[in-house]
Amino acid sequence: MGIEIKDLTKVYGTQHAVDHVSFTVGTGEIVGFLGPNGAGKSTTMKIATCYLPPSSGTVLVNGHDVLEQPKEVRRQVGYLPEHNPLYLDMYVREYLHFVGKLHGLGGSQLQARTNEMIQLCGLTRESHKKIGALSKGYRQRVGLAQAMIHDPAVLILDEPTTGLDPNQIVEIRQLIKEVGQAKTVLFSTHIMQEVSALCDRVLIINQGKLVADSPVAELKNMGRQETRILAEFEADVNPEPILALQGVQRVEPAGVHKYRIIASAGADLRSSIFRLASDHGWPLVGLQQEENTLEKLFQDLTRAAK
Ligand SMILES: Nc1ncnc2c1ncn2[C@@H]1O[C@H](COP(=O)(O)OP(=O)(O)OP(=O)(O)O)[C@@H](O)[C@H]1O
Repeated sequence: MGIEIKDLTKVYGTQHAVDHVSFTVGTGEIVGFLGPNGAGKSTTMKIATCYLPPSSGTVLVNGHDVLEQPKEVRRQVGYLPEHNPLYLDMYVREYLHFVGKLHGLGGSQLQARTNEMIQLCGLTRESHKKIGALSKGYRQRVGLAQAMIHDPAVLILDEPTTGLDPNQIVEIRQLIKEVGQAKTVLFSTHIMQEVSALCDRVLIINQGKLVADSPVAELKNMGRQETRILAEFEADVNPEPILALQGVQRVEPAGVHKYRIIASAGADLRSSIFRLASDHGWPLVGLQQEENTLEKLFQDLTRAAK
């Protein structure tokens, strides 16, 4: 079930902010949603959380249509909007109570869920404070707590770590990872490391169109016509025996005592190189298969249309 988006389009005036986009996020998956500024991420998320109607196409959240069953969708989904609107004059506990009540919780269940969220989101020491007195990181935790108070099966988080310091980023990522074990999570980000650290799969949107939908590992090898291995030795070596290894196409110098070994796609020559170095008595100090960086891939996929 999770999230199923089919042929979604959102038009503002003449601009197609989301242009015939289709993807699914399966139950229990954590999927990263990437795209340059203005690509259509927030618009897609707002439609999936019933904050905006689609111009055309269908969006189902756990099988419920956002247009036909918005109440059901709101019950099933927790949403952290990009600008995390909070009532700054409310106390943390009071605010979570308030949101819980809006979701129909009451009595001991409301108490229990509020306590649970305060604990889960690391808000225990701040729970008596006014939201306006909290740092950005703690406000973001309150945003996550309100998104999860009704125990939704699906979480949609719009740039959950934006503006946080490096420690808070790590903590919020850890929290998303923990809750993501039991929930379907779609989150947007501009941070590529976040995608590697958190996601099973990545979606990339550019100018309203989906340009990639892939597992992170596959994405890193996308478009690769060859395998590249970086080998570093203690001294210069004769590249001839390396060139003679099956699959090796070229050997290029890559710095002091370093060589880039280029082989046919899919060949993993690391153990052969290791054995060769040992046979020739070459002290090998580093051996690494080079991957596409997500940053480079992101640029390639989103630059063309600029
Ligand atoms: N209410 C609106 N009226 C008109 N245009 C809008 C409206 N909301 C968004 N847009 C436009 O739709 C496009 C997509 O915006 P959206 O906020 O979905 O992008 P985004 O990928 O979330 O960007 P960012 O990473 O900067 O948050 C942008 O060009 C934006 O200006």
